Amino acid sequence: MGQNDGFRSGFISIIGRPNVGKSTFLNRVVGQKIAIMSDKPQTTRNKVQGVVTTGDSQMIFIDTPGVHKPKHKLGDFMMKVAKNTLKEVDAVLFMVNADERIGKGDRFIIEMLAESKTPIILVINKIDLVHPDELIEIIGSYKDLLAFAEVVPISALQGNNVDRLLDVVKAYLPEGPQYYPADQVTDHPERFIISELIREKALHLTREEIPHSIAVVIERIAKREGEETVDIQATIIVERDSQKGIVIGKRGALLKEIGTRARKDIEMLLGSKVYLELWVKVQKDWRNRQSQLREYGFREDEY
Ligand SMILES: Nc1nc2c(ncn2[C@@H]2O[C@H](COP(=O)(O)OP(=O)(O)OP(=O)(O)O)[C@@H](O)[C@H]2O)c(=O)[nH]1
Repeated sequence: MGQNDGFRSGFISIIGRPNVGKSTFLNRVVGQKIAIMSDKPQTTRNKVQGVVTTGDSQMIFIDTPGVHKPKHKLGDFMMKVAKNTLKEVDAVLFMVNADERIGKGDRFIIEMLAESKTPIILVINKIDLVHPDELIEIIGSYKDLLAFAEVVPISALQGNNVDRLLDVVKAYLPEGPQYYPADQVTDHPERFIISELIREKALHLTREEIPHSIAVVIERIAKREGEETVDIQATIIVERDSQKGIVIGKRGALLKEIGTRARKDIEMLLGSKVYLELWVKVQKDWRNRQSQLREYGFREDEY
């Protein structure tokens, strides 16, 4: 996960009333690799909704719990969570619908945003539904309520000005590391469990001939567009050529069996069809190379 000087990264909160187009926007910027598992419990405090990685930046879009439900029973607590989130992110996208008048929900959010020091970018979505003259009026009416750092009109559905919005967001991010691999579009707490399931099958089927010198790297998890199938690619790392032979087995029979068994368990875990591709790679002495541990999915916070 190398990066050059000048790489920018950070967290961005997207806030807006229901139906303003938050999901449409995220799906567009994240590409066809739509975030999976988004309704399952997450290990992170704030749900990562999408990660956009470009050549020189990484934008991590997160949910802000609390702001959508002002009348929630846990109102005060949720407000506190929301306010803390706003403090911690690098920028906030406040998304509104160009085709609707400023409503109670918007005012509630604006009041909360007014107390925040984080740059607030007003995103006026659905501009395809209004005349350009109207748009100027709409922008004015929001500007009267809050001093936004930027105002960017877009059509998330048609894609107009979405690239410009990403450029604007990028400008507000600090220099920082690439937190997620470039192909990872959503935080996936199941990633670790999936690798353990594959490892378990490999160890079991090789009758523990290669007990400790094996690791499993999940290269890619992606949900197929418009389908329930999840594609997973993983590499089994062994230390010696002889071990590679054992894991693969005669004409690949053992690797195939590992894949079949692991797939069944992963399908249960994810509740969807899984297409699992497995590779085997020799990496001598990988266990001794501390610097590579992170790449292999060993994260301090998991142990
Ligand atoms: N015309 C038009 N419709 C849009 C645009 N963006 C989103 N929509 C539509 O608005 C509706 C709501 O969009 P969503 O993306 O589901 O909105 P959301 O903010 O994620 O909604 P919640 O999940 O309820 O918070 C959908 O029917 C979208 O197709 C846009 O730019 N133009």
